[in-house]
Amino acid sequence: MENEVKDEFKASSDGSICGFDSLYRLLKENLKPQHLEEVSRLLHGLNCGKALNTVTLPESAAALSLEHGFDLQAFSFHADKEQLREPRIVRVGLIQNSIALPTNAPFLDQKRAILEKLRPIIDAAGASGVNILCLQETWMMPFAFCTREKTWCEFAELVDGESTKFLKSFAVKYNMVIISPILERDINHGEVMWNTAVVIGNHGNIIGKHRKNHIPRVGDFNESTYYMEGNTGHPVFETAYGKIAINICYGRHHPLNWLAFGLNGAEIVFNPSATVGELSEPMWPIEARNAAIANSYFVASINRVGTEIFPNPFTSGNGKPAHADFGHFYGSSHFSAPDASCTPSLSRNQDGLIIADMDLNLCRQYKDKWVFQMTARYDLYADLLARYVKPDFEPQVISDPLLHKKSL
Ligand SMILES: NC(=O)NCCC(=O)O
Repeated sequence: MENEVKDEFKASSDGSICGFDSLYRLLKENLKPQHLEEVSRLLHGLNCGKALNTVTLPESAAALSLEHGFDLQAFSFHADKEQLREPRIVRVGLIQNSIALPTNAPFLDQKRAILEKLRPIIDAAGASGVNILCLQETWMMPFAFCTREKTWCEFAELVDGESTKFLKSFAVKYNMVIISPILERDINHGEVMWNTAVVIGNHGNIIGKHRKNHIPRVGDFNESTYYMEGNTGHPVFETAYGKIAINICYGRHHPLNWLAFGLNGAEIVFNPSATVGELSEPMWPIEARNAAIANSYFVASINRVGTEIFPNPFTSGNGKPAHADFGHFYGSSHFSAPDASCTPSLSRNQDGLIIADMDLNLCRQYKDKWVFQMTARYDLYADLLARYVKPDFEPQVISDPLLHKKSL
């Protein structure tokens, strides 16, 4: 089933798309302005009837992006003015980054180098007044789960471990909620590992954690060698800046996973990810945008960037020759809104920080407009699912009685 992608359609080996670092920049350079406007209307939607505004960030943030070479973009989602509620505007930031050292460097050096690499990007978020910041999936290590080698387990950390401590200081300094997706080691339960997002409050406190619900079994994503499906349900964290939830990477392919966070009242769902171009790139903007529309909340999508080459070649039982990398993590972090608008994406091959101001009033306004929560027929689905999970379930299929009759 491995599809061969014709060379001419493949993204370039530097991770760019034909020399452009994002689809939007490719379109912008190649389309006439009026064509770009129409393409953007369909590709990014309209927010309150208009194309999304960009936001000017402080000089200091722009200077950090220039000095440290990361992409920096900012946008603003509006909502209609209401008579009885004030706007609830939250500034949200997402960071995508490549690893900082080759994967054969000593582990401690690798860890420290990633922390140091992130420091100026987090400072740029802080200088920009970001209220809620989310990092990429297992940001504190290479995404080594393709290898199935157990040596990478050494990177696992306690919920209150080194990475959390590092981020807590930024949370306090910038009065910022930080979502920190890590490889977790649970010492209270036999030292098992989980793929976990730690939610750090704006006072540097740990509000809670969520463990990845759906573990992939596709391509080189051999994560099930390391951790099991999460046991934390679908928590929504009520923070100083709104109700947030985290749907970790592969969970984005499961509409019921998105739904459950919505049923618990999420206003922003973060999707910290690590995924590669050949496998999932066409799905990436569609799934996020669809989740935002269907559940009347904002979705914040973050993907790793770069190609990580491992010391030993591996195979994944799919007939491919042994290889030493996953392929290219295509970045492209972006935001989607309940009104079907979305931002352009960050670079496909560079570190980056994308920021969006979002008026959370838009969530209820879209619930009131489309009333998906009233038209949903949850009772029908609850009944079907309750029957489906039983061993004696029989699909409701009504066959044409003529189907199996011999023709006369
Ligand atoms: N990290 C992860 O779950 N990746 C799975 C591949 C995908 O969902 O695109």
